[in-house]
Amino acid sequence: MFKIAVLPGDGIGPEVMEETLKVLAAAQEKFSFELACTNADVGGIAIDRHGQALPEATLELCEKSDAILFGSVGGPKWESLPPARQPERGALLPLRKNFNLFCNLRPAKVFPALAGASPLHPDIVGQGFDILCVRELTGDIYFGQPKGREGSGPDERAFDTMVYTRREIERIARSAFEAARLRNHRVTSVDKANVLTTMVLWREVVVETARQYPDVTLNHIYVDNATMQLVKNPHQFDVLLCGNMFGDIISDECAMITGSMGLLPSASISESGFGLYEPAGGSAPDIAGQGIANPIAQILSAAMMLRYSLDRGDAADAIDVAVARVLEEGVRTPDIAAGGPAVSTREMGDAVVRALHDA
Ligand SMILES: NC(=O)C1=CN([C@@H]2O[C@H](COP(=O)(O)OP(=O)(O)OC[C@H]3O[C@@H](n4cnc5c(N)ncnc54)[C@H](O)[C@@H]3O)[C@@H](O)[C@H]2O)C=CC1
Ligand SMILES: CC(C)CC(=O)C(=O)O
Ligand SMILES: [Mg+2]
Repeated sequence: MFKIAVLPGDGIGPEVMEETLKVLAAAQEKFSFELACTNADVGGIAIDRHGQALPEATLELCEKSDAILFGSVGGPKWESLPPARQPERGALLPLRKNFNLFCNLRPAKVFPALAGASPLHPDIVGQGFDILCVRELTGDIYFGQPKGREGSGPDERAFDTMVYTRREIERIARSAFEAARLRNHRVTSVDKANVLTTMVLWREVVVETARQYPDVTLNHIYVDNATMQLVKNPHQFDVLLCGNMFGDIISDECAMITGSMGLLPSASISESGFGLYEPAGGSAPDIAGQGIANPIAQILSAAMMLRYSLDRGDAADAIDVAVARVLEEGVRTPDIAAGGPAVSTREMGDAVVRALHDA
């Protein structure tokens, strides 16, 4: 029996999580394993109910669990709080740091059935789009100290610190090279070494680490060029190795190239293999509460959890296949329907459950 901490969070989080738990229940029945799922509050809802974004009880539950299934946090309601108390900085970043979840895997692939939903030219999509973003998740400018604001009037200043240690770069580079060995043996490291000292070290360490992976081809690209090449010639990329901020930005671009923010899952993993699994997108306040969010990113994140933390690759594969089948059948939430007929979040969840049963 595996213990799962389920943290739906805010906005569309609870809506897509409900569908994901249905899919997990179907997977347990089909593959005869047991998950003990326990819900806990995180993010804005936790601020409202308990006065803090990451209550002690939620952290304790996560510590006692085999994996964390996370929805998303944040929204306009909490934006006026002091930054450190807001859902993102008060819950999500501390969770990532506390569990040392340094390696964020974001696999972005255009499903054949959704080629038409990609904003890329059909000729480019036709060459295939299948990229793994390996994003460092516990360092960089999001965590570097000092951060702050000081002064007032026109001289008021605000600052963040971009910092990486050799150790941090080496371990994420290793993750990227190892991942590339299971794919097409190509890593492109994304940096800004022409301007940022942090990124000069990044490139040096990536080059040094690459010597231990002679079977993997390493290229380097500046982040501005990378965003452009992703649109122009994405076929050149296999594994994209990125720091925290560049990976955050690039992975949203990758998600949209696959057709929607609601399609991109993610796994955030520590050196010990403990993981938090969440969609790459956020709480989508613009569509929250309408029952139209796409649950696929959350469902595929649960499949990643089964694969990476629970050693249930069989069930994970079956969920991946069920999602692909549902898309082949033409089931579409509004974000991928291109104005055509669309189903609700719940109907998409039901369709995946049905496809899983039938497989
Ligand atoms: N991991 C997390 O909890 C994250 C939280 N956030 C927070 O979420 C809030 C909203 O952030 P935004 O910048 O608007 O980014 P967002 O990712 O929530 O939304 C961007 C766009 O993608 C769409 N979208 C996202 N997920 C979707 C889904 N499953 N189905 C259909 N459409 C989907 C939204 O409707 C919106 O148009 C903010 O408070 C932000 O800080 C943002 C990113 C990650
Ligand atoms: C709080 C943010 C760093 C969350 C986010 O945008 C992400 O992880 O992709
Ligand atoms: Mg992001």
